Amino acid sequence: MTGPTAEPPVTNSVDGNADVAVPVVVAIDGPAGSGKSSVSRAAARALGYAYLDTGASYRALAWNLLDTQVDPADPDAVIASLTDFDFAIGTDPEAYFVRVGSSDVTEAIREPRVTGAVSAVARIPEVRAWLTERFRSIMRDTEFDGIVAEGRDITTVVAPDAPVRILLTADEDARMARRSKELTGESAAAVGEALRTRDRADSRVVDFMNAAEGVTTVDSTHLDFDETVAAVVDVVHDQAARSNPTH
Ligand SMILES: Nc1ncnc2c1ncn2[C@@H]1O[C@H](COP(=O)(O)OP(=O)(O)O)[C@@H](O)[C@H]1O
Ligand SMILES: Nc1ccn([C@@H]2O[C@H](COP(=O)(O)OP(=O)(O)O)[C@@H](O)[C@H]2O)c(=O)n1
Repeated sequence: MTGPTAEPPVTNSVDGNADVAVPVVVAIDGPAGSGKSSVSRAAARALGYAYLDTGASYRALAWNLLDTQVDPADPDAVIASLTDFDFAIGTDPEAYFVRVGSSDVTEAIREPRVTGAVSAVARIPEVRAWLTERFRSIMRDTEFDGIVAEGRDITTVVAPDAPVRILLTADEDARMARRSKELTGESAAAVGEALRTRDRADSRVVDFMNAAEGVTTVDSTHLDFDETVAAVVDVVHDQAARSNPTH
């Protein structure tokens, strides 16, 4: 469903053609459990935009390494595996999927064994550079008027020039409570510890706990899901209008 609030496409002058439309990029970063994936997808739906879950791509790579018995802690082996890493991700918020080769791994990439391996993979600079290129080409080539891309380094590295940049946060207790609600097979203590360990490892690579200059913070600690989506959509409307005042 396309919402009634879709932004008009931004126009850029490319080769003298002032009417070439470029997709509006909405960049969202934040720690685990802050609501990035679910809120970004719902916001994309409301805006009529595409949705890019960059964390799912890091997870797909980690899944593939486990599946092919490559050690995620061996950077050379991980880098070598990129040559044959054939993954696809759905960016229509109504038809989300993640595939590696012919396997649908949409659910499998959320398993704790994958979550436990992903930070080691994500700290390899060559992996980040390789995936960043993929993300940029997906954002550039989208057929939607805009794309909501979420992860850890979208506001700072992948799309630092995006017209809308948001840091989505929530305090640690709220994030742990949300995650343990999802993972019913595990104790709250185990979920909490895994989340803290992963955030610590990830934040050595990129800073997603503090808003970079020009990035708007949305703190969802005391907001319910719908209120958080509405807060994000409000920021998009404000900032997209400011960066494209003629519309
Ligand atoms: N503001 C909120 N209030 C309550 N639950 C939320 C809120 N935002 C997200 N959630 C829920 O918290 C869980 C974690 O959200 P998710 O989108 O997976 O976070 P992230 O992608 O940042 O790890 C999901 O079950 C989601 O529905
Ligand atoms: N832009 C991104 C997105 C994810 N990641 C890595 O990918 C992992 C999984 O990301 P995710 O967004 O699915 O994690 P959750 O916050 O949803 O649990 C993170 O723990 C990071 O190690 C990253 O390094 N950079």
